[in-house]
Amino acid sequence: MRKNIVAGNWKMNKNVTEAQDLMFQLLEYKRNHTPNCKVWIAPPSLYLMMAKDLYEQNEIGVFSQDMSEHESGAYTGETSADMLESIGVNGSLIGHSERRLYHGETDSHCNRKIKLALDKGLTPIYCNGETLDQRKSGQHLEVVKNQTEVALFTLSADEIKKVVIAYEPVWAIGTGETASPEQAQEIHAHIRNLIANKYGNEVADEISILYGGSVKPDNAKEIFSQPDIDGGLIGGAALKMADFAQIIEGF
Ligand SMILES: O=C[C@H](O)COP(=O)(O)O
Repeated sequence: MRKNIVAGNWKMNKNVTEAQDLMFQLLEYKRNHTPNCKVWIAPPSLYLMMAKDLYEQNEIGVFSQDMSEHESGAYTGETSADMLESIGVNGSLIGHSERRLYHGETDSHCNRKIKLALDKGLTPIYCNGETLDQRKSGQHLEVVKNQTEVALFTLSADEIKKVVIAYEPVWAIGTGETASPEQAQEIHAHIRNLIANKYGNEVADEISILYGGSVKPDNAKEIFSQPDIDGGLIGGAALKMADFAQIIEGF
């Protein structure tokens, strides 16, 4: 059964005092509201334990923004799936476009990370999406198809059901430019069809596909109302509780 999810990716923002402040605001919000969607956050890794301690009883999912493609060993600066699992983190973003752009991540890396995450019982949020040039040259459907196949299609049906996908057109991330609800719906339906063709409708209907890219309080409701859009991966607007709350209330 597809879940509705609003996930906030804090990226590399907020010092510890600011992070604690925002975490408390979210906790307070959650105590006083019953959202019609799951609420997840992906704070900087330094603050994951703090978030887990705070949210233990409050059904707020805590995710890392990335994890290593290696199990353990001499990989300075990396965080393993085992480490994340050992502190009770729920899962990890994998393949965010900023990881692809600044750290050379590919869908093959994503595939390895997704398998390691699943082996540890973590939920991978696999991110994909086309660049502006790829969209302009009409390659977006093919690009997303290739990304999805390489990153996900070595998984078994039982494994892929546990993955959450976030379609994030690179040209819409942090730019203020959003894909129209119709443009987003087209790709979401495309991804779901690809999965249905490979694994069957029942599996495709289990998978939540989120949209990310300049989701704001004033466009969230319309985006979330599309039939194949199951929520959002929110960047900038997750950094202010008032905005994040309005987006959550888009459901
Ligand atoms: O992970 C979140 C996405 O990159 C979207 O970021 P944005 O809402 O700031 O455009």
